[in-house]
Amino acid sequence: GQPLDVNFQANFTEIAEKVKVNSTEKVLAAALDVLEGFDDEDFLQDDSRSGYWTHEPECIHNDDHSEEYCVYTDKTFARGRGISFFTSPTIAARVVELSAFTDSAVHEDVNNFEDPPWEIRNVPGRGNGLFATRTLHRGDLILADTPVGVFQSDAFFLDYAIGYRYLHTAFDRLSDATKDIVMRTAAHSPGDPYMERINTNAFAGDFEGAPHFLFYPETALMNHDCRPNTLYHHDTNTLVHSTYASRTILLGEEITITYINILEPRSERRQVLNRWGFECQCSLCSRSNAEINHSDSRIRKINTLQTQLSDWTENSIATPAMAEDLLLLYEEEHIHAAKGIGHMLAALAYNAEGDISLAKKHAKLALESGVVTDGSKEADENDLEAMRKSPKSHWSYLVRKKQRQERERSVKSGR
Ligand SMILES: C[S@@+](CC[C@H](N)C(=O)[O-])C[C@H]1O[C@@H](n2cnc3c(N)ncnc32)[C@H](O)[C@@H]1O
Repeated sequence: GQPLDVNFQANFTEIAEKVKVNSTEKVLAAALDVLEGFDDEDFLQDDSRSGYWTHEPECIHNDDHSEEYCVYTDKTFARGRGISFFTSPTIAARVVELSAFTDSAVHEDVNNFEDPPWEIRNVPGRGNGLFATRTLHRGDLILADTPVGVFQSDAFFLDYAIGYRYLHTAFDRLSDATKDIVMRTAAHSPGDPYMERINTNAFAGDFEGAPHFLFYPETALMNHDCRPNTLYHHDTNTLVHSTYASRTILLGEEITITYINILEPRSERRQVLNRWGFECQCSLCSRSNAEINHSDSRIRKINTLQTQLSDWTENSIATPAMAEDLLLLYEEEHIHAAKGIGHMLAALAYNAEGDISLAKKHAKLALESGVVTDGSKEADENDLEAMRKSPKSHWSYLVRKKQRQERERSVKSGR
């Protein structure tokens, strides 16, 4: 059949906001009221779906059965770490086809924290964070973990009280060791301990187009920085989230990731981060206003250049010089993670003018830098590899040069 369509947004997104809005203490109190009226018989045990899972799925549906969600647990997942889903039966049936569930070898080297290159330390005003215990270089693996909980966001909105109950079922089924690492993460507001931990720590991802929260308990230990020193990749087949150094990280330095799109001016970044209940005091946001103005203006230029260089319509005005400017701006702004994307855009821009030697050079640099941070990594890498090997047979070859000549001809001929 069709491959499972899994899309990972690689940051904490607006879904968290949606839940946050709904998960005030008021809602929690109402939820607990409703729960008191429930007996265990009200919750369905569905034997017919047990198939793959180590526990009987526990299911809930709406009145006309158009929506149904169940808790599916595999206590043996990822060498005993375990995982619980709260999702629809159709999605659960597709999920077990992923290599995460069919090939235990894919998790051999993950969730291994025996000698990590970091330690947990408390930072005043930010809670815990990870700090390098040795010098790290670009590309070094910092941590790779699997999610312990994956929850379809719609499931919570079917009935809030029941959503809470199922969330607890999902976590309670996991081992004590796994529960301990969940409870080690931060909850930034009072309220339900599990719900608030999802709010504070979960990433957003799609399975079959449906938004889900993914809870990665070690990834969750990293604080946010608008100029992070890491980049990450989410493998949609193994469900492994891997974080790598994006530059040299010195011993004792805090290891940070970004929770947001960092190519926004400070005011917007802070607004988005307020959803996690903190005012960003990261290395960038805490600079002087003059410096912030410079940074904001560079960010605007970066966005413009990225848009122009990604324009492959016949009216594109992109040039290789723009790509060179973009690479410089990434450096000036310390956006290390984007280096690969910059070289990829440069490779394409040169090839589109027929400059194959610079196209090859940048394709090689892009491949060396690591290109993207989401599930399409392989596709981009294959495309770049193809260009490096044979630029003239790549789709981008001479495209923009020909378009420009065509435009000039029509101007001359008065068309
Ligand atoms: C995913 S957790 C990160 C780890 C957390 N500090 C802990 O103690 O486990 C997210 C929470 O950490 C804090 N945090 C993360 N980055 C921060 C920053 N740049 N400035 C202030 N607080 C931050 C906020 O309280 C946020 O809700």
